[in-house]
Amino acid sequence: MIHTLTLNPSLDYIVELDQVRLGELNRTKKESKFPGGKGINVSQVLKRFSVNSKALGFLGGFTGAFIEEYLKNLNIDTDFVEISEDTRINVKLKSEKETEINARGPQITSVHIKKLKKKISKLTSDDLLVLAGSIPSSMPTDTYEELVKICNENGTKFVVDAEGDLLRTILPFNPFLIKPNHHELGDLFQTEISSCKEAIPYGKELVNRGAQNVIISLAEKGAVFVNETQVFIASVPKGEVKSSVGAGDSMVAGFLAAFEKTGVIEESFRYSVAAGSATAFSIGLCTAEKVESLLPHVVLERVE
Ligand SMILES: Nc1ncnc2c1ncn2[C@@H]1O[C@H](COP(=O)(O)OP(=O)(O)OP(=O)(O)O)[C@@H](O)[C@H]1O
Ligand SMILES: O=P(O)(O)OC[C@@]1(O)O[C@H](CO)[C@@H](O)[C@@H]1O
Repeated sequence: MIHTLTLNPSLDYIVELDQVRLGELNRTKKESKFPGGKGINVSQVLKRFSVNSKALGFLGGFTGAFIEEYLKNLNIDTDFVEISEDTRINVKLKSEKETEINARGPQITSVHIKKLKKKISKLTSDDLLVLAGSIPSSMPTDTYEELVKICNENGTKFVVDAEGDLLRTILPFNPFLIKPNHHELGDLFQTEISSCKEAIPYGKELVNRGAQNVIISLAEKGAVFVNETQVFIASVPKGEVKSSVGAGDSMVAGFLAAFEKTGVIEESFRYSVAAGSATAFSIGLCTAEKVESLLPHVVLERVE
């Protein structure tokens, strides 16, 4: 079974307003609240593709209760470790531009971490774990590394969608899939990447360092897929971006859902891109119908 791990979940508070005026009183046009955090988004999108998963991580306080209740109503299994502080609130301002304010996250103790490790230790070679998003600032920076070591010991496949050292350090443990965006990829190699073609050699280097499959997203500029034997470039559909929050997570979910059903990389990459764009063209996450409608507009070019 697929399990998703969100060490730093969030209540995403999406605020729509015409203009943000710093230093003044701003009034909103519309607000929405969603359960967030990258792993939790992956679980939600998987559900929309009729793929079940279990959401793990840390939840606490009134924000944690909101998230747990929301997921239960969507029939998504959960097995969170309860913490005493509130789960964070991330503010997403949607006006002429998108601005995000992501909180640091609550205090996580060694007892909480021990409880989580016990849950991860129970996964087997029939399971796949998606580790996604930042870690609360109170947690040791090698937490992802520690967790993927447990996965390797038990033959559990794992996927990582995270930035910087969190991503770099897990590569030798052979993740099934990683999905950096072009900024994250550029940061890893201390360079700037501005086109799909430029991203390919860096994608290959990530495969050399241990990743089995790599998807690099470049927002409206397209996406790249690289593994040992295949390289694809995808165009992305054209449309009005309503909120790109969760677009990257939808790509991970789209890939996993299609791969679980077909086992075909090309098909799974196409679903991944369609799911990313379907979420970018929505407030909230994509629906399966929207993804299906965009599929014909994702054109793949096989480069190798
Ligand atoms: N302007 C756009 N037009 C069409 N599709 C888009 C656009 N922006 C994002 N997308 C879709 O969303 C996917 C992910 O976008 P992006 O490269 O910004 O990833 P990300 O930074 O991980 O996303 P997130 O906003 O979730 O952090 C893209 O591959 C594409 O499918
Ligand atoms: O602070 P992190 O963990 O890097 O990202 C958290 C977050 O921005 O990612 C999701 C979108 O991908 C949102 O639901 C959430 O607010």
